[in-house]
Amino acid sequence: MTAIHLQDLDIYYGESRAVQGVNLDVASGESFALVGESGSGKSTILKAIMGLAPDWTGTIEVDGAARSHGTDRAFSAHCQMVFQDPYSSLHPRKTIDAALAEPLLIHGKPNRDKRVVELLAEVGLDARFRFRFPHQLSGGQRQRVAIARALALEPKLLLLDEPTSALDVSIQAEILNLLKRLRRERGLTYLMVTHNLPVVSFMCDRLAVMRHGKIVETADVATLRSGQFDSAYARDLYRLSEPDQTEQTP
Ligand SMILES: Nc1ncnc2c1ncn2[C@@H]1O[C@H](COP(=O)(O)OP(=O)(O)OP(=O)(O)O)[C@@H](O)[C@H]1O
Repeated sequence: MTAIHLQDLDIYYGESRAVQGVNLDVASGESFALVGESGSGKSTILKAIMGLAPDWTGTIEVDGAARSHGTDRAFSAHCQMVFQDPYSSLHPRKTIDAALAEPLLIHGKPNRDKRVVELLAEVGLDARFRFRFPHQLSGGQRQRVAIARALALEPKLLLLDEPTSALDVSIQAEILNLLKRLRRERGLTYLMVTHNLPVVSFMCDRLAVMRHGKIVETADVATLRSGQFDSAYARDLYRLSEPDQTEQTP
């Protein structure tokens, strides 16, 4: 089954077209990456799916249902977005308890106290974090809370916008392992934006390479690992991601 179907998708910010003619299918249960240079339209695609970039034409379907141009409550129970910087998704003056209980409250879910403690446990945080504020947590712990909040309504689909790039390298692997485990345990579908090709190799089944608002190539992870892309642009991205290319010579 297809989880995300994008066809002839154009997305606009005012007069400017940030995404042009995108066609993409992500299978249910798949982990799919959008990669490419800064400003190529990757985050804009996630935002349009969520209803946060409402000026688009073409088709966006999620699990066979056409998306509206705005946010809606039923959809947010089914699909959630995790952002690069957990500060942007956690209110600084609300406790972790309030942050996790809020979606449960809005959607009228019962047993909220129990559920908040369960959600913390699912992301590897014990109950003592419950009444802390975001600034009393480390970056990695905050991102765990943001992931717990995204999971509160038991969505089937997570849109991950550079979920580890704001974190220390040592913490990134912990969060990636957490996301990998959650996908396995819950049968989630991931659509992930990242600059980091090793992250794609670790986390994803397939990827699309974007440039100037268009998809230049779609490939599987075996192609990524071998670097045998069809397009020169994707081969350049691969070459630049190799460690010996990124190390500066003194
Ligand atoms: N709210 C906005 N208003 C106007 N233009 C925007 C807005 N958000 C993004 N853009 C523009 O749309 C284009 C695509 O941006 P987008 O954030 O989707 O790129 P990206 O590939 O995710 O980049 P990055 O990897 O740097 O996050 C860019 O030219 C950007 O300047």
